[in-house]
Amino acid sequence: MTYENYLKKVETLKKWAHAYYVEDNPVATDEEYDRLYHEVLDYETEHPDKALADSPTRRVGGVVRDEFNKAKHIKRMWSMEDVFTKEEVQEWLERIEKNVGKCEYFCEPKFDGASMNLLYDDGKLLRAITRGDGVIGEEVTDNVRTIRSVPLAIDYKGLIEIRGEVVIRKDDFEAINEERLEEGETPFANPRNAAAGSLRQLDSSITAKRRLVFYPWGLGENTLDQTKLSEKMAFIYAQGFLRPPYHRECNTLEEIEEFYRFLISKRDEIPMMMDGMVIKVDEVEKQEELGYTVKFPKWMCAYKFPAIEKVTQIRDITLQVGRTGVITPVAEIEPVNIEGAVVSRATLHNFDEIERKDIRIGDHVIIIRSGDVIPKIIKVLTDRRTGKEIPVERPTHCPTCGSELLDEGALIKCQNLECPDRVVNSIIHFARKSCMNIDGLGSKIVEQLVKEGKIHDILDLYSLKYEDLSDLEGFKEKKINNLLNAIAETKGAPLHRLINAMGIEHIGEVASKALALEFGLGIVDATFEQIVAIDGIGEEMANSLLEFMRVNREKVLKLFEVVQPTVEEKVEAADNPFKGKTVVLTGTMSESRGKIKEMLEALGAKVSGSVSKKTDFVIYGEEAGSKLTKAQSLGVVTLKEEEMREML
Ligand SMILES: NC(=O)c1ccc[n+]([C@@H]2O[C@H](COP(=O)([O-])OP(=O)(O)OC[C@H]3O[C@@H](n4cnc5c(N)ncnc54)[C@H](O)[C@@H]3O)[C@@H](O)[C@H]2O)c1
Ligand SMILES: [Zn+2]
Repeated sequence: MTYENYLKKVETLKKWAHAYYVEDNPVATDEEYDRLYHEVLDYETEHPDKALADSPTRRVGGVVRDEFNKAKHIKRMWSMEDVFTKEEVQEWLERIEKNVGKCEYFCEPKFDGASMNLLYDDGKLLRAITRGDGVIGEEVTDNVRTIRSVPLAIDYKGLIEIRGEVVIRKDDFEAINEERLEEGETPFANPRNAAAGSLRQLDSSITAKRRLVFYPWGLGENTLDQTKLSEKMAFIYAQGFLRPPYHRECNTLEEIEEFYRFLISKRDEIPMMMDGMVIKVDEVEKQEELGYTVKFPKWMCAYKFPAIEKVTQIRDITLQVGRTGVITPVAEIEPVNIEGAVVSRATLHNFDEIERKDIRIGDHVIIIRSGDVIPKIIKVLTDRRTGKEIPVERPTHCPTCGSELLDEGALIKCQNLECPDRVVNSIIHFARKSCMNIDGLGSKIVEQLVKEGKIHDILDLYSLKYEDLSDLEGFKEKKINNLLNAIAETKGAPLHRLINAMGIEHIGEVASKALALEFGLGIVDATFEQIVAIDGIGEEMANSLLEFMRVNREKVLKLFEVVQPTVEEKVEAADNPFKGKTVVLTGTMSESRGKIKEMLEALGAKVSGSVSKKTDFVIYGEEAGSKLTKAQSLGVVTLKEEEMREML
């Protein structure tokens, strides 16, 4: 790298750091920042004489904004060295142990939030200060007072600086962004920026609404006499602070690596955003011996997780027609590898979203993919535009059948019932496991059957014969017989499955059950008043059902005739504590959850898959995860499986 190149890179790094630390509005991904940072650092290591004194590698975080009062930390706050691979951890450990001998390491999650210093004296919270440049930060005491997990008073009476991370839960972050979009504000790029932005509010009632959470991870000024950091932290938790969900004492590289893998496996489940694991030398004396660089302590490091956010470019925006006719725009992106999976498309939900976010073809965007969640575009990097980007227009005609589209604002629909995409997708839905469960009728085969003109709608499945299939490519005797048998086996299926399988907009599994019980085969003639009278069914669902029956009445009656669904009897459950209650099951139980679900439904309970404020009980078994944590944070009653059984 030339010196000019180095200077340029430092400039970019500074620009990115300013956007991130000061504006809470990053214009690059962490991965890009880290890469550039290490390039700059490598140059500086090779040419120490040429390194700029104000290079981002030599200073902590951001600057202090003028809107806030400045306040000095008693003890300095630091940044942290980062390592990315097991080899780098090994080198780090070797460096440590060469200096101070064998160590114990205290490992815990690295939550991605805003760094905070809380000063207590005589048992009272005096001041809360952001990290700022490490020496001076912004005083945000009024805002921090609104955080419920920050005790305003503690038992310990000495002067003490308690440091930790102010974070925002991932689901709260999503909710805030929804609201911001509705109000025409720019959404936060990630939970870290949302937490930092929420702390830097001049009006603390805004901070109060954001439901921030504080997790302590260390100390500044203090006179505690425990000799290990882990013991000091145990003392801090006992003062009424939150304890992070996991931490572990490790002695070897292997133990560190194992805990690292474990935390990665919990990444989706833990409600807070984690971007790595922190490794700290546990003995305070050894920490002091190791000391500090200009920027970070030599006794701790962040073992970063693989990035889940990447920068990519939108090549095109294509349209998909779903089974209900709704047109979904899809971003076709330059393929990127995220946690081992190649991502080349991201759904854009609808055109309002494209317009709100001003997404254009050719744009650079930040995309996130975490666990099984569908990849999502979280930010358009408008400062990388060249002027060649092309805005997307709302479609007026169906890309598949060419018929005119109905534009309802958020939703744009193809109304042609015979539109090939609608037909294919509704048959795929019909065959799904949770619907009629037709083995061997996957999306490829449905497409083939429709394309070859073998079927035109769901009913046609039931008149398929051996001869119809024998001339198709890839269909041998066994495959044909298996498929025909699987179709035949759906006859006599419970009515609620058949209703669910018809794919009526807004009517899912739970509603289908309620409708089947209430109306039986009379569902075709149900009236608006009768439908909305059912608990849990609203006007939107009722209208959707009525519209579906208006258009498809004859087909539905024929389907009933062919399938002969089993109509469940409506039996009133005897009185019991779960009757009429909404229940969520989680964790490993003594029997399969399906069995327990059936039992509870027979008792008149509604068993739902996700926890909300409306949930009455969360019943949990072994190794319960995020649903249990969520219930606890929402104040929903939680019961062990045994407790539930005792109540019966
Ligand atoms: N996207 C961008 O444009 C951009 C710009 C600047 C910085 N960044 C990102 O910020 C990071 C560098 O920032 P930094 O120097 O503030 O370091 P850092 O945020 O990676 O690490 C230091 C901070 O970690 C926090 N932390 C969380 N859990 C902790 C624990 N258990 N123990 C101790 N500390 C804990 C503390 O607040 C501490 O201040 C990089 O990862 C970089 O990717 C991104
Ligand atoms: Zn169409």
